[in-house]
Amino acid sequence: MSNNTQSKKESALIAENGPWAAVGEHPNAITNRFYTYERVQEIVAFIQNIVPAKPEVAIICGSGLGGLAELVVDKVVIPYADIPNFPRSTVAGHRSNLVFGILNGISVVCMQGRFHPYEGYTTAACAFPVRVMQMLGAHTLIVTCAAGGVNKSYRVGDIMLIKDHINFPSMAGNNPLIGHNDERFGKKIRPRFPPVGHAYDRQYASQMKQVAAKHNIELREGVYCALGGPCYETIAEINLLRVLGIDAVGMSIVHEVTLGAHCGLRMLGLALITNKCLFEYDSTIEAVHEDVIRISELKANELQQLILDFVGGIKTNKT
Ligand SMILES: O=P(O)(O)O[C@@H]1C[C@H](O)[C@@H](CO)O1
Ligand code: HPA
Repeated sequence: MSNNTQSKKESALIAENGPWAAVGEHPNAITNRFYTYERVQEIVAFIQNIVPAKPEVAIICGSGLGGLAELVVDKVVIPYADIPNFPRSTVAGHRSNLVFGILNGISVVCMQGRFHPYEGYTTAACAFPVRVMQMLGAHTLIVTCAAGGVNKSYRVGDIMLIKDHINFPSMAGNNPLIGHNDERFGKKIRPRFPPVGHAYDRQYASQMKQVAAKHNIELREGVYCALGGPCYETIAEINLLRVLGIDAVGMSIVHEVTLGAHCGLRMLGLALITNKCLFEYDSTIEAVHEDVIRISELKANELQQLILDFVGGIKTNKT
C-alpha cells in the first residue's frame, strides 16, 4: 500500500470515529460502541423472554452481600453465563446471577455480583447492566458495597448511607459515558453532560433514615469514593482521602450511579464498613478480602432488613 493510500485510509477513519481512531480509542468508547442501544435491547429482549414481569427496583449486591437476593420470593434466577454478551463476575463473594422476583411486595431484579474495573472490564462494561435493568422497567436503583472506613469515628460493621461520592476514575478521564452519547437510554432524551450533583435521591435517603430508626440501627451518612483497585490503599493515600473529607473508600458504585443518573433512575446507596483503613505506619492490621467478605456476611442481616423495609415503603407510597 502506498503511503498516500495509507494516510487517506487513516484520515477517513479519524473523520468517522474521532481523533483516537488512529492510535486506538479510549476503551470506554469501544465498550460503548459494543454495548450499543440495539445490543442492550437484544439483551433486554432475551431476559424478557424468560421473565415477562417488569422489575420496579434494581438492586446491586456488593461483596458478600448477595444473600439479599435469597430473600426474593417467586424467584427466577438467570446466570450471567446464560445471557448473550453479559460479562461474568470473577471476584470471591460475587455470584454471577440476575435474580428476579418479589421482595416485600415489590417486583425486583438483583445483580448477585457486580463487575469491577480491576477485573479488566472498562467502567462502561462494569456499569452497562444498569441500562439493561432500567430498560426492563426499573425506576429505582439501590447500590450496596463493602468499603473501608476512612472516617476515624467509623467502626467495622457500621452501615453508611451514601450522601455523595467522589469518582476518582472519572477525574482521571475514565467515565463510563465516554464515547458516543446515545440519547435513547432512559425515558427522556439523555444529555451529553448529565448532572450528578443530586444522584442520590434525598427523599429516599430520609426514608432510609426512618427505616433505620425504626429498627434501632445506627446509620452513618457520608461521602464514598472509588479508586481503581485492586490494591488496598497506602497509608499516605488514606491520609489524603481523609483530608479531602471522604468517609469511606471502595472500588465500585460510582460508574453504576453515573449511568443510573444518565438514564434517570432514582438512587439509594449503602456502604457496609468492613474494615478500618490504615492511618499509621506502625499499625499492623492490613485489609484482606477474606475479612471483607466475612464482615459483610456477618452484618448482611441488618443491611437486608433495611433494604427489605425500604422497598416495602416504595410499594406503600405508590398505593
Ligand atoms: O463490590 P464491592 O464494592 O462491594 O467490593 C469491594 C471492593 C472490592 O471489590 C473488594 C475489596 O475487598 O470489596
Ligand atoms: N479499600 C477499598 N475497597 C474496599 C475496602 C478498602 O479498605 N474495603 C472493602 N472494599
